[in-house]
Amino acid sequence: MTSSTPQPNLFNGGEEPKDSQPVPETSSRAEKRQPAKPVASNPVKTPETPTPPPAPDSTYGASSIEVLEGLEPVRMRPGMYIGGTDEKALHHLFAEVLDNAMDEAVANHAKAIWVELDADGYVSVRDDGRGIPVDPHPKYPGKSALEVIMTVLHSGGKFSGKAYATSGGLHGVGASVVNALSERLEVTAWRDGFEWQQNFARGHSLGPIEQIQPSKKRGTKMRFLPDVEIFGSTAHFKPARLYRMTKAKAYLFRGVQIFWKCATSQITDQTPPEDKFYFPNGLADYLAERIKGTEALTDIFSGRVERKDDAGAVEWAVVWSGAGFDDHDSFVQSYCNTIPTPDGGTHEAGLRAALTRSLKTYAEMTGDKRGGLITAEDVAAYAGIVISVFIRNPEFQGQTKDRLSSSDAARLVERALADPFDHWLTGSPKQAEKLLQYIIERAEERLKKRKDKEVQRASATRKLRLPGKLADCSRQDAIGTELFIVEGDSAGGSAKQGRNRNTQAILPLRGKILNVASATVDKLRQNSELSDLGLALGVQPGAKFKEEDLRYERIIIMTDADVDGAHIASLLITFFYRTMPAMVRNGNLYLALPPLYRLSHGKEVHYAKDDSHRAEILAKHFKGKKPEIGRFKGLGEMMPAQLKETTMDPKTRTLARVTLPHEEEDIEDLVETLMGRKPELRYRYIQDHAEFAAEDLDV
Ligand SMILES: Nc1ncnc2c1ncn2[C@@H]1O[C@H](COP(=O)(O)OP(=O)(O)OP(=O)(O)O)[C@@H](O)[C@H]1O
Ligand SMILES: [Mg+2]
Ligand SMILES: [Mg+2]
Repeated sequence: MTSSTPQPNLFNGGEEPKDSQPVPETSSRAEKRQPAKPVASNPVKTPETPTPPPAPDSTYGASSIEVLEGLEPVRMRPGMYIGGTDEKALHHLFAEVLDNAMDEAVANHAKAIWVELDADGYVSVRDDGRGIPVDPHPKYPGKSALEVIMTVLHSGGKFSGKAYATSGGLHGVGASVVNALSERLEVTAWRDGFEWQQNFARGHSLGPIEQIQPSKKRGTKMRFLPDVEIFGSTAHFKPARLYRMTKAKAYLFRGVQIFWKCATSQITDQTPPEDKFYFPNGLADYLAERIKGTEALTDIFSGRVERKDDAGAVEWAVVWSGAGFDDHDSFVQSYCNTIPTPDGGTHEAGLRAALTRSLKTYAEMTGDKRGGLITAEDVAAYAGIVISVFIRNPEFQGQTKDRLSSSDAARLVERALADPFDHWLTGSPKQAEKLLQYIIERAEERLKKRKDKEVQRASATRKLRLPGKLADCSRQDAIGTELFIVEGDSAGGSAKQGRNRNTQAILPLRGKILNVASATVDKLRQNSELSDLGLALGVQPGAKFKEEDLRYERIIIMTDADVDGAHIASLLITFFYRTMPAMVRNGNLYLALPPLYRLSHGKEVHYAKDDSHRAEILAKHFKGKKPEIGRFKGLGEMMPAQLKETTMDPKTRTLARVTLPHEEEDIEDLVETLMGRKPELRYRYIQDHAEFAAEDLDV
């Protein structure tokens, strides 16, 4: 079962693209439009000859601006009127003619329509309506209204709403477009006591309208053969497709009977040669047939409401299925004035709003508080919906009438459905309860899914987002960059000021981090300082650690040169060893070696990292002098410039690379030593190794 929505709209008369093949444009037409020009003066360009700037084209002037006359634009650009020249477009010609007959039926002037596909490929549509007017048109002397309708774009009787109240026809182009794109088209009108006839070829009349014979009949018949120059020589009407389109129309207007007839020589499949479509229950009939064989959760909720005051009507049929419809969870088919609207619109929105409101009210009434969760999406997500509206002056989006945008359609539908649906629910409480519970469950599922997604998204962005306290370096590339993990916020502040912004990042750690040697993995994760650390490094701990994820080339632990600082450093080393030993083994981890003493005399300044170093400096640089000796209590005490010079600047600092003992068994010992009870021991260990490791340092 896949999710709902766009599916081939079976009801719009076989508009599925699957059986439509592109029809090649005939060569004769293409050649006529663009005669091959002699090319002698225009030699073939070679790569060596640079293209000269185009010469001003003296032939492009007012005379190049064409105004297409009559129906010429239709033949020139059929795509604008019928959406292309493929099989779908070809069948659209039939839809236009059938729409006109339907409009006559919906206006209550026609009771029956006859559709026929003949052996010679002509299709005809006849209705018993008023008949196309044949009297001379006041604006076009010498031409009948019929001829104007067939040969002039934007001519029609559906603009004012006087002759037709709620028609699918809107633009006054349909019949003339069909005429323009037909090799031959014959119109017969029965009215005013006579049968009238006029014939056309490619949009041009083959003679004036003729009065054929007296007749008591009423109505119109159009018989036509699509033009091979437009659609290609292999294009032809498909009986099955015409059959589907015809039947679909019959469901949409219960007052009409449609008779289908097809020459047996045209039929290559199961399409019946003769049939009669009449559906007194309209859309309910359609939906019943559509869901035959599928397991429905409810009965069909259907109805029809006609507006008395204003012309307009709404008809609908809705059913819910927990098992889905074929391979869809839901479907919606909507129509306005019998025109399919595959892209939906205001009528669909109005229906969903009405159903949702009633269901919520019902939930309230029965004391189910979870009704508040229901949205229109939940209601429609497992429903099969057919809705058809008839309104005056419908507004469609675009030329193709694929989406209804009239806002009054939403109100009309919502109002029309409210009471009937309330009654339907209260009329059979058992069914209503079943439906309500089903939809509430879907709503809860939807909420849970959304929550899961949010959690996923949150953790995904957390991975990308760096901890707030991190002052990152600006260089994107890891190469040449360093992350200083600094003890305490105040030292962090000095480090931020003393750093090289481009390559050095600072992450202050507050307080003592967890004693990781004994911590469980869960506890490690919970420690926010440590998880910040992982985020800053860009790597994941454990098996997911990847060297290439490391965001910095060097990770430098910078703690106070005292016992506490040594403890924190040892905790961090242990943490890195436990969670990402590869980083330690690869030599990415360093210790900064901040000085303990500052020795100065006049302008001469030296820094000593411990007592023996101090003695060394005294002997070497201050012989016979009495220098001022200051002892740093912590990194935070240093001026940013001092911190930079002594500890951070690659030109003047000393770093100790953290290395692992060569024997892997010793590692546990190392950790034990680092974490041992006596702080002095740990401190010495680090100092010793710092001494040792300081040899392969950068300078
Ligand atoms: N079967 C018919 N019976 C009576 N009048 C018709 C019939 N077919 C067409 N007409 C008249 O011809 C006019 C022009 O039809 P056409 O299909 O060109 O335009 P339309 O239906 O008004 O609008 P659209 O271009 O949207 O189809 C119609 O408005 C109607 O007055
Ligand atoms: Mg029309
Ligand atoms: Mg017209």
